[in-house]
Amino acid sequence: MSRAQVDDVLTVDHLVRRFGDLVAVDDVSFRIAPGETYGLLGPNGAGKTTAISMIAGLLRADGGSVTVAGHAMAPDAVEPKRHLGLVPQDLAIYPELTAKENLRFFGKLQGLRGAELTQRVQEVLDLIGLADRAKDRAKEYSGGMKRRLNIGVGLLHKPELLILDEPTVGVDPQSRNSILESVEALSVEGMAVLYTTHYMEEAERLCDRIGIIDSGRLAAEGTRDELIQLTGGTDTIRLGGSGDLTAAAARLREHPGVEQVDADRAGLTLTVRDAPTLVAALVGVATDSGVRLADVEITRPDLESVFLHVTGKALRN
Ligand SMILES: Nc1ncnc2c1ncn2[C@@H]1O[C@H](COP(=O)(O)OP(=O)(O)OP(=O)(O)O)[C@@H](O)[C@H]1O
Repeated sequence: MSRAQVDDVLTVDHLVRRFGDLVAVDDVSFRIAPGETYGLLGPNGAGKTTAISMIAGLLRADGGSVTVAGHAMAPDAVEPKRHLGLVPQDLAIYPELTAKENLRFFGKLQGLRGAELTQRVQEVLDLIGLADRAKDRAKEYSGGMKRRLNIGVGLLHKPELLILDEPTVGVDPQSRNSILESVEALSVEGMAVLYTTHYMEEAERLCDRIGIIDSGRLAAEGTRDELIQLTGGTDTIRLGGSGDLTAAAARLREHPGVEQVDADRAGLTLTVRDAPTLVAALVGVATDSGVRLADVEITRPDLESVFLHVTGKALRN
């Protein structure tokens, strides 16, 4: 065991949920350490919302267990829920109220009063970047600002773990970026975050570790680099062109770092270690061998390639 279990903010152990014959969450286990941002990356219907509904104690599990800050989670449990905040996919804010009024209202519901409430509302406004718009009504906000306010509501009671369910779905690119910046600010604050998404770019940018989920199962887990290694960690260089491609292929195969060279009518496809370091030399070998190059393209594995590798399916479908 690589990490001390007692320190984990969240422990998910062999979690199962069925809907009739469908196993929506199928034996899922993972842990989140304090301050860590963990991403659950998977397509629509993979089981992300079902999993976090059980983690947050909104849905009963058919098997397995969830422990939040050392407390066993269940729908009727109170203590573990004090330690987590859940930001649902759908907005849960009052459009007629300002950001400040929304936060004060939800803060009171959570038992905050007086100076403590005022201070926490201000801290949250700063954290979600809405301090200068705090007195405008939520209905006047952009999509991204509404989402950030939605996140703020989940932060009021200073949870050790914040769960965000696909917070950027349906927002424009600029709003998306402002939401991602708010999430980045949370980890700077030392909060642990569980982030579900079907966008690999978001998982890459935000998450210390990523769990790849498909059809209810956690197919792989690790840091981005660890996951990339699962694909073999090789890059592809495409040298498009004409000339004596067979002779060039033979010489390129001898070059250090080159694992495979395939020639076709329109050029060469090379499987290599560390393409950015090798590409200039390989272009040199190809041209020296008489190849007239038309284009050069490097492809490096990303989480999309990892998803394909571990599930046999494309992430974007
Ligand atoms: N209450 C329910 N009754 C029956 N089936 C359900 C229920 N909730 C979810 N499912 C099914 O469980 C599977 C997982 O759904 P879930 O919403 O957890 O996926 P997801 O990864 O969150 O995807 P999305 O991003 O679309 O919400 C899907 O096949 C879904 O149809």
